[in-house]
Amino acid sequence: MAETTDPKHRKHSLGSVAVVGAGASGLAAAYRLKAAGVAVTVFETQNAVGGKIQSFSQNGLIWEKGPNTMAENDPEVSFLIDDLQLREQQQFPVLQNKRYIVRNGRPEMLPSNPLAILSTKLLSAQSKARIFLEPFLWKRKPAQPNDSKSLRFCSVANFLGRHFGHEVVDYLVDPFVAGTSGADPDSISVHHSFPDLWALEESYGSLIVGGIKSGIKKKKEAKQKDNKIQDERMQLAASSKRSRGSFSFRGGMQTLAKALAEKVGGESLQLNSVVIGLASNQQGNPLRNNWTVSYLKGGSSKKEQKNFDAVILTTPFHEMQQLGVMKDGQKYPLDYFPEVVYQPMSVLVMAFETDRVKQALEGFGILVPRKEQANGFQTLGTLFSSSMFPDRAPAGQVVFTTFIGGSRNRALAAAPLEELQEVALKDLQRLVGVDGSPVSIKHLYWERAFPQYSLGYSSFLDSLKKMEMELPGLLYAGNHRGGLAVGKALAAGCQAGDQVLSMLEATGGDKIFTMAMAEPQASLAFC
Ligand SMILES: Cc1cc2nc3c(=O)[nH]c(=O)nc-3n(C[C@H](O)[C@H](O)[C@H](O)COP(=O)(O)OP(=O)(O)OC[C@H]3O[C@@H](n4cnc5c(N)ncnc54)[C@H](O)[C@@H]3O)c2cc1C
Ligand SMILES: C=Cc1c2[nH]c(c1C)Cc1[nH]c(c(CCC(=O)O)c1C)Cc1[nH]c(c(C)c1CCC(=O)O)Cc1[nH]c(c(C)c1C=C)C2
Repeated sequence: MAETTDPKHRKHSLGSVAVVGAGASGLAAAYRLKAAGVAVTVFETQNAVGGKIQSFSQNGLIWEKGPNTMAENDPEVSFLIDDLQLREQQQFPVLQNKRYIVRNGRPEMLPSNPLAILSTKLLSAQSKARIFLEPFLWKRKPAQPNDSKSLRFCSVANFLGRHFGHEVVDYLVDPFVAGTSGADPDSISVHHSFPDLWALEESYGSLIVGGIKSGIKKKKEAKQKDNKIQDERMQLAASSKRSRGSFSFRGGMQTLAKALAEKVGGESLQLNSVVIGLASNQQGNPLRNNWTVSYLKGGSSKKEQKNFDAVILTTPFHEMQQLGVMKDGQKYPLDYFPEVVYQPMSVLVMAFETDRVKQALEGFGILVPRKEQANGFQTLGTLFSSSMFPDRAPAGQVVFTTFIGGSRNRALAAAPLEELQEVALKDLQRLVGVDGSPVSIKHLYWERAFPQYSLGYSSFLDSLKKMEMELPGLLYAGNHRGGLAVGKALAAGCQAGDQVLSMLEATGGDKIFTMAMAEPQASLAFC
């Protein structure tokens, strides 16, 4: 029997919202809503928060099964870190600009500035010249019928190949794409995966000219913005965080998820709760108490139900498809969505005695281009975990986190641990001189680690829009839109929270809204 949300109980609340999933995006949405005075309930299948964010700790080793670092490119992320008072907990990897790419079987340092391109062994003299001459040599894509649509089928390889040539795609772009999505540059859409690059070409033609001009413009704008920030502490944070790159938190990425969960907290967080159905009744006042969420709690097969004004979905699409969705008593099938391709991935964390690693490299890690498979490599890349975060390894041990699978080796991602260990050891032996067996090993297989923003991904995004239009009060905020990064998931969650707030405001919550916002919420401007 559905438990009706009695308006009397909403007296001090702007409304009631269900958030499905307690990953980065769901927690951020819930945090945003709760801070604004909304009664929020987060349903999470697992007995833990964080979703893909999963940090573990044992005998002096701290390791990640999911993301190892995140970036602060979105204002929502900055505001969350400040608001959660996590600045002190932020941990920046040591020498993070030292990154390597394999060429001809050997690690070569990735150029970290334009001058370093001249001396890198990653590229031939011809490719280096082509980079510097890109403003004059880049080729426009031949015009196509129905152009604006067909351009959205343009792959990253095709797009960057036209600007910089094939060697740059093979030895810079391909490893970058593998190291940020597990995919390959021929299969992903530049429009959806790198919207900033796409926009640069649209505005400036040349990416080099566009990069320089837009960089200057952004710096000017940022300076003007910084000058407007009165608070000295905020000014310091705003300028320092832009230059310091990717980061984690003391104790690992889970520190972020836990901090969010603590604030959302208590009854608002329903762990061990699998949402199995969503039913909307669009009669009466739209967006008022007309969503019924059905869920199973604590492994029980007894269905429970609760009513809400709106629902924010953050589950991966393949799990969204498992939900029974109803509209006005009729089944609402999600069969108009196109298929989403996911990259499978195995993550192997291996710790070795220090004297078993003969040529340890300092820095962030190493990526293996697809072409180097011809030289016998099978891994996608390895993070130098104990070099990045020395306090996360037991004394006298060196720790590596190796990624295996992705689009180039889907079957291998699912191989048994012994086989994966053999593959990882073979590559690490050649790249960093590992000799012998690890003292400890952790493994996680992600069957669907990353959704792929494929060529023609617009049709998936259009389907999401259609669903949101046809089911008012239902919003999607997961990583299938807007980017895979943790920061993008947080931003998407905050933005969905804001959208729901506007909806609630527009549908009768005005008086209550004024009450809820009476207290100053200055630093919550974004999230
Ligand atoms: C191996 C790996 C490495 C990564 N490395 C990085 C990195 O270094 N930097 C970076 O920025 N990003 C990285 N990412 C990507 C990033 O972690 C994710 O894109 C992001 O965390 C996704 O957050 P989300 O909230 O959208 O989804 P998720 O984290 O997937 O959360 C969705 C939640 O919904 C829950 N759920 C699903 N179905 C239901 C249901 N029916 N009822 C209730 N709950 C449900 C799930 O249990 C899950 O907790 C990595 C990802 C992986 C897998
Ligand atoms: C080798 C495979 C992978 C490694 N990490 C990931 C994979 C698939 C997952 C991943 N890493 C990052 C992201 C966020 C992407 C984004 O859109 O920002 C994801 C999904 C962060 C990241 N990792 C690398 C880069 C260049 C970035 C972007 C942020 C930054 O510059 O720090 C490179 C990289 N990834 C891996 C290694 C070993 C490596 C470089 C040496 C592992």
